[in-house]
This record gives sequence, structure tokens and C-alpha cells, in this order.
Amino acid sequence: MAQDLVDGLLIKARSHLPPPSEPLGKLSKRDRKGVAVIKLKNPPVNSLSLEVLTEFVISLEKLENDKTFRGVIVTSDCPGIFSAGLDLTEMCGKSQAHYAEFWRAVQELWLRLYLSNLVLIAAINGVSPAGGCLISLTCDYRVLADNPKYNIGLNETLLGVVAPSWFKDTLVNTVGHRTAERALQLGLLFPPAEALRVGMVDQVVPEDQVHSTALSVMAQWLAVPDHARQLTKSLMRKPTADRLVKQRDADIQYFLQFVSRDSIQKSLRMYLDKLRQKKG
Ligand SMILES: CC/C=C\C/C=C\C/C=C\CC/C=C/CC(=O)SCCNC(=O)CCNC(=O)[C@H](O)C(C)(C)COP(=O)(O)OP(=O)(O)OC[C@H]1O[C@@H](n2cnc3c(N)ncnc32)[C@H](O)[C@@H]1OP(=O)(O)O
Repeated sequence: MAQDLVDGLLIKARSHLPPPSEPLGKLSKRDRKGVAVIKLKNPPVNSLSLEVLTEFVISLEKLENDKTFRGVIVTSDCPGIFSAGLDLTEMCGKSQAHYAEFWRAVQELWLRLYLSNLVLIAAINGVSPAGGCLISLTCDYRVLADNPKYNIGLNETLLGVVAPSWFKDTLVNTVGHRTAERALQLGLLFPPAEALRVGMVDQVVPEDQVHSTALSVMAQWLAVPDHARQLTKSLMRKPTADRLVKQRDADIQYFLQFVSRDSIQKSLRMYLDKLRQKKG
């Protein structure tokens, strides 16, 4: 039964998108059952570039505004990688204006996801550090594939940077203060069993069952009347979101100051170099 719910939508870097006449216009015809699948597709590692963040927001907005949709499954098209998090090259050696635009896009995606009226289920089919983990934490439910390589967590401190307060809040709201504090300070990436134990994910299932499980869970959430579920979600989440909404510009200024520091630029460059040298 659950299979009837699925429909597809691919988010990918703008350069790979189909021509403007094609993309989301198809949705209203195909998606009568009310559930879309957003598959992140920005190879090789689904890093969240400015383009991907922007496309993601646009797609979500279209789904929110199309009343035929009630739920979205967020997953990845890149084998073994849900998302490598924010695109580090967007935070290295760029202009202040670029950093500001990038950070506003990160804020926008978080706000859209966190406050979405749609039911969002994360079908986490790969490793999910930092921004990748954050995306899943904004969803209403997380299903993680049982593969020891599929670590998940907010590992920012290991890069020499700091998860902003709203990343921290999202984690605290999911796993509680003590677990979040330990995880954030140590930059912990949890393997599936640990992620389940601390409540970072809601279910761990064999890899080939991630999608079907997400669909079953979706059916359960969609059985609740939308208005009651949406108001309850808002009651739970709006106070957290409002803290950012009230100080978005200040948060951007803080990010600019932070990321422009020589020491932070050096840390990010070293981390990127380490990633690149890993192969050689
Ligand atoms: C009081 C103070 C309060 C607040 C402070 C204020 C502001 C906050 C400031 C900053 C906050 C910044 C927040 C950041 C959140 C993030 O999301 S940072 C990103 C963190 N991500 C990671 O650590 C993951 C890094 N990647 C990996 O570990 C691996 O790549 C991965 C396991 C995902 C996949 O491994 P594998 O399949 O082996 O692939 P490769 O490692 O070989 O990678 C392939 C190419 O992709 C490049 N790459 C990987 N990750 C990224 C990335 N996140 N961004 C850009 N590029 C990436 C990698 O370099 C390879 O490139 P190459 O092919 O060599 O050119």
C-alpha cells in the first residue's frame, strides 16, 4: 500500500537541472497521493553548495504551496552518502558578500525545513556529517540504514569551527542537553546503533528497507489530521525558530566575522587538504 504514496523529485545542482519548462510542473500530475521524494543529487558527496541550498528551498516552497502534497521523504541519490554537509569550498577564500549570501541560504533552508507544514521523513542512506545531519534533524522522523560506515552527527569542532546556536538547538531538541553537549564538544559521529541509542535517529533498518520503512512511517504520520499535527509541530518548534528569525542579520554578521578569521580559514583549508590528500 505504502508504495502507492511515492513520487519523485530530484534536487541537484542547477547546472544539472532539466530545462525550466520541465522540472516541477510534472509534480501535480504525478503526485496525487500527496508524497514527494526529494533526492539530493550533487555528486560526488552531496555537499550543500549555494546552488543546492537554493534549489532545495525553491523545491520545498513549491511543494508547500501545492496543496496536493502532505509529505516529503528526504533521501540521497549518491551511493553511501546522505550529504557531506555544507560545501566547505563556499566558506574558504571567498568574499564577504559571498559568505553572507551563503549563510543566508543556510538559514533559509533550515527555517523552511524546521517549520515545514509537510511531514518530513529522512531516509538516511549514507554517511551524514554536520550539515547533512542537520537536514535530517529538521525532519519529523529519521530512518537510518544499518551500515557501520553511515556515521551521523554534528562534527563541526573537528574542523575547528563551531556549530551555531540554532544547529545546537536542533540537536538539543532531539537528543536532550547532556547528549548534545557531549556530542557537540567532541564532534561525535555516531555509527547507527549508537545513533539509535542516543535518539539521534528513530529507527535503524537494513539498507534495502530504508525507503519502504520511510513510506510506512509516512503513512502513520499522514493518518493524523493535518491541522492538528501542524499546529502541534509549530508549538514544539516555533520558539526555537523564532530565536533565529529575530536575529538573522546579527547571525550573518557573526558568521562573517567568524569565518573570515585567519585561524578559521586556515583550519578549513587544512581540513579540505586532508580530504583531498586522503586519496593520494
Ligand atoms: C560562539 C560561536 C558560535 C557560532 C559560530 C558562528 C558561526 C559558525 C561558523 C561556522 C559553522 C560552519 C558549519 C559547518 C557545517 C558543515 O556542514 S561543515 C562540513 C562538514 N563535513 C564534513 O566534515 C565531511 C567531510 N567529508 C568527508 O568526510 C568525506 O568526504 C565523506 C565521508 C563525506 C565521503 O568520503 P569519500 O566517499 O571517501 O569521498 P572523498 O572524501 O574522497 O570526497 C570526494 C570529494 O569531495 C570533497 N568533499 C568532501 N566533503 C566536502 C564538503 N563538505 N565540502 C566540499 N567538498 C567536499 C573532497 O574534498 C573530495 O574532493 P576532490 O575530489 O579530492 O577534489
